[in-house]
Amino acid sequence: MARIDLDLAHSYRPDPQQDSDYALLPLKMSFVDGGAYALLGPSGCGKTTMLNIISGLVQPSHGTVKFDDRDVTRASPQERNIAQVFQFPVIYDTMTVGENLAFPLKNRGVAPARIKERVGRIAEMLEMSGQLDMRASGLAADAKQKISLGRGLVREDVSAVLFDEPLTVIDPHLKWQLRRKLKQIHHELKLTLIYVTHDQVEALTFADQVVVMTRGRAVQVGSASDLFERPRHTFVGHFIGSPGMNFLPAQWDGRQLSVAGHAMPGVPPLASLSSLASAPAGGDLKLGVRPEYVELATEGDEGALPATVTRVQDVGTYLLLTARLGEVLLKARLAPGTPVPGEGGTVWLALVGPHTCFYKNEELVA
Ligand SMILES: Nc1ncnc2c1ncn2[C@@H]1O[C@H](COP(=O)(O)OP(=O)(O)OP(=O)(O)O)[C@@H](O)[C@H]1O
Repeated sequence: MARIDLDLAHSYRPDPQQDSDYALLPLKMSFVDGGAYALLGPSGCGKTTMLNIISGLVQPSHGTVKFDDRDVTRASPQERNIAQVFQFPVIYDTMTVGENLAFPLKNRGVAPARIKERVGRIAEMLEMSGQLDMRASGLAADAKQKISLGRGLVREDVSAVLFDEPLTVIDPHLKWQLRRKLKQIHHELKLTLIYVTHDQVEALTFADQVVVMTRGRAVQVGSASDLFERPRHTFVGHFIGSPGMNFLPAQWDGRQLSVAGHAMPGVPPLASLSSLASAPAGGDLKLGVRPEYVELATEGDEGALPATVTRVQDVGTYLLLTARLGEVLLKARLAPGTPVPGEGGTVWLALVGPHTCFYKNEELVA
């Protein structure tokens, strides 16, 4: 296994001129030895490009890739000693499940006794012990993809195992099980795993560190809790969470905060607000608050803002309130059974508290 350092940019065009010509904008990033990472972002943001640059299938147009301080920028996937699992099964139909799992080890001349032991262990982890002697051709697509996962994980000496949306062909229930299984396997095998997905649940279940990407930029690398509590970019606030973070226009003049045009003289001097005074020039900001942290208040409470209820949905485990404040539709996740006015009624909302974030030019400032 290896520590992986990227210091690069990539354009598929020969002569990139502007940001939009790059699939990956200049970035510096490290993947520590033995870590479980997810590359998360919408379609086209550059996840697969980053994965293929790590594996050596794509060479970056600018900069370097290092494995344990060794420059591997021009090295092939074989030279980098990478295992890769793709969206669709890559297995040999004519072989049995066991032979398929053993193949990467046989190829590297591993001793038969060791192969047997390792294949047995991987099959057990993936709950395929009973299928080892079955021919792969007769299996369903998701069983075949489990073999692909096993083949990716079977070698102990790889620098890293890379997964590109590996659960796409798996049915939803098994997907749920495999996500947890992969996390458990990571703890047991201690391999460096890098996993591409556009599904936040998949990323947050599997990875210790999630790299959130948008338009060729890695905007934040963090744990599930970092991404939830302190999104460093408005994109992360919006993309992570269900529903995502609420954003409202805010102004800060160094002494007083106003939110969506409402002055908030009574808002107590929270730590985040005092640090805001030192933010570059204050001025036009965005206030970000997660639906989980929007609280119901009563008229006259300090900092309470009036909003018009547009929808109340009982989602079972919580009540989802949608209310209009100026131009903005706000979402609040409330405890089941919370009394709220019906559509068209007025609710008073407290938006500023210890979990509130402030953004300037989309970047977190306080
Ligand atoms: N071989 C290629 N040649 C030219 N442009 C490419 C190539 N591969 C990807 N791109 C472009 O690079 C950008 C990033 O694509 P990439 O496949 O890395 O994104 P992604 O986040 O993995 O998306 P998806 O989930 O849809 O695969 C996109 O604009 C895409 O059109």
